[in-house]
Amino acid sequence: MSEVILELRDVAIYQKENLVLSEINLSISEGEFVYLIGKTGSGKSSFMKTLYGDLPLTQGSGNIVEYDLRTLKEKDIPFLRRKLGIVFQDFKLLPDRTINDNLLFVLKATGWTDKNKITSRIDEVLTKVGMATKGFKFPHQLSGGEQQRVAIARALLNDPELILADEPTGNLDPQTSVEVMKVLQDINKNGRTILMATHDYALLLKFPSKTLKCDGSKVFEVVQKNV
Ligand SMILES: Nc1ncnc2c1ncn2[C@@H]1O[C@H](COP(=O)(O)OP(=O)(O)OP(=O)(O)O)[C@@H](O)[C@H]1O
Repeated sequence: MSEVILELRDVAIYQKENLVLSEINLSISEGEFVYLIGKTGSGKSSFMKTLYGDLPLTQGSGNIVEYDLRTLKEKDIPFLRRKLGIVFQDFKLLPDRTINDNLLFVLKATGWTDKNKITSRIDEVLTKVGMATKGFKFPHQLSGGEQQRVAIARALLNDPELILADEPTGNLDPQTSVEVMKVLQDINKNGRTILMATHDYALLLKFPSKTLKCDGSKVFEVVQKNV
């Protein structure tokens, strides 16, 4: 049995006083690739935010990469996020510095000091996403797909146990989406667990995998033909 990386029991998620999702019971094990789908406003982002500590868990119980979401303190959040690689729809690269310096910024902020190790880690993650020759460029000099690959590389820097990707292809054209998806699939094949929120049903058909759906304030697993 592979290790459980995320487990939620009887969880309800609120935005302010509004109930967004309730009675969530699910678990994700090491090595899985899981989609989270649902219409706009169905609660995908709220769900993801709860997992990385942006929305406090106030009802039910939740464990993620060995953190208890219910008792998570403000000071624990940076440490939780080191064990998670988070990828957003809008890339969130720092526009005023090169790709290498974007990655350097994260490594320094997470305690890396050895220059040789830093250089080789940056090279390693950029190679993984096929961007090894572009480290000297600024974000605006890259296409959307390339920026997203860099954002994925950044998420890999600290060897996360789980990657949370919130609409990672949301700003990309269909062909570029497939390329970014292939990068995520490769990373998953190398053993990394990935939870990806998306409303891109074409991707689901092309790369079928376990699928959770947010609908009518519930989250449930669906079989592909019912997506
Ligand atoms: N900061 C907030 N304050 C109050 N309500 C919010 C906030 N963020 C989201 N909501 C509400 O919570 C519900 C779920 O929103 P959420 O962003 O999680 O959905 P989503 O499925 O990710 O949608 P999308 O695909 O458009 O991002 C919506 O009704 C939304 O209006």
